[in-house]
Amino acid sequence: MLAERFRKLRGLAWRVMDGIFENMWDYKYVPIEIIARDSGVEEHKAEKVLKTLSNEKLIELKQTEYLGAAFTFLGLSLYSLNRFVRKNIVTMLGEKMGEGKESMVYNCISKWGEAVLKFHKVGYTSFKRVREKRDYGDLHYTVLMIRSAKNEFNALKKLHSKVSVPKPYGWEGNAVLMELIDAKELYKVRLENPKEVLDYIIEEVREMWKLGIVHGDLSQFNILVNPEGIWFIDFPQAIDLNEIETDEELRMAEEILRRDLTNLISYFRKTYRVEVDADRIVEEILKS
Ligand SMILES: Nc1ncnc2c1ncn2[C@@H]1O[C@H](COP(=O)(O)OP(=O)(O)OP(=O)(O)O)[C@@H](O)[C@H]1O
Ligand SMILES: [Mg+2]
Ligand SMILES: [Mg+2]
Repeated sequence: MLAERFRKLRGLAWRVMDGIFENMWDYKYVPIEIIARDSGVEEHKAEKVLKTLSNEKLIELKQTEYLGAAFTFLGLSLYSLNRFVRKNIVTMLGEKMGEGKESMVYNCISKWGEAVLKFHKVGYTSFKRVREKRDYGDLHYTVLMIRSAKNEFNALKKLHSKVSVPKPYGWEGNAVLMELIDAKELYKVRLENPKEVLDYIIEEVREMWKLGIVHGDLSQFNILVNPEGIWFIDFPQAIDLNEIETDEELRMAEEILRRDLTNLISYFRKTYRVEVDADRIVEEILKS
């Protein structure tokens, strides 16, 4: 579906979308005048293109004192894909691997071979962002999707040489390109060595903490397993301890670490009757 929609779009449409992309941090709905100026497309032509894109649900038009445009999730995803394509980083889009509330995940062919393209649908806000008050209210929701993608990409970059996560290849708009892991979610497999796996997971979480990252949504759904190993995925909500400025923020990060570990340990208890003292482990990690 995405590939088909992608093929229909022409140069003029991409240029007009460039005009929206470049200005979406400054305007919730980017005025046509600005889109025309920055894309080098005459205003009446830009307006025609925008109307077509709006009919195709790729952008949202809004008439206030001026006519303005913003992306939809679909429009931003196609646009982000195009940024990868025109840099020759992604050469072919493959099958949809999944779509949920938070993301749409595709298989693709990239410069590095087969890979995964994850389009972010949801916006998370980091501590730092909460501090930047300007953010709230006057940003379009698609800007927050871009931030989620950036946050995931940054977390993967910080972790990938030391922790078992997919290698991050690139970030464009709301899309993150990463290594394809041929493995199943933890909840779908029956482990033969659950205690060993849990111990390994705990050591990896400790390593993440040392590298300054708290996953924030750790569960049997966000861990991939195959006979060769274990991988952690899904980092848009990850917390970067380097962005923390106050004691209260640090306490919140610690609570999130505690929640992550408690969730996972209770999954292993219920599924495999593996008993581990979650509180003790959290305290140990906090000290390391
Ligand atoms: N690098 C990868 N390699 C292989 N499969 C992946 C990879 N990244 C994501 N997936 C697959 O896509 C699914 C969704 O990815 P992810 O957990 O990152 O997104 P999500 O935001 O949780 O989406 P959802 O809306 O389903 O919660 C994963 O459960 C997994 O099956
Ligand atoms: Mg997930
Ligand atoms: Mg998720």
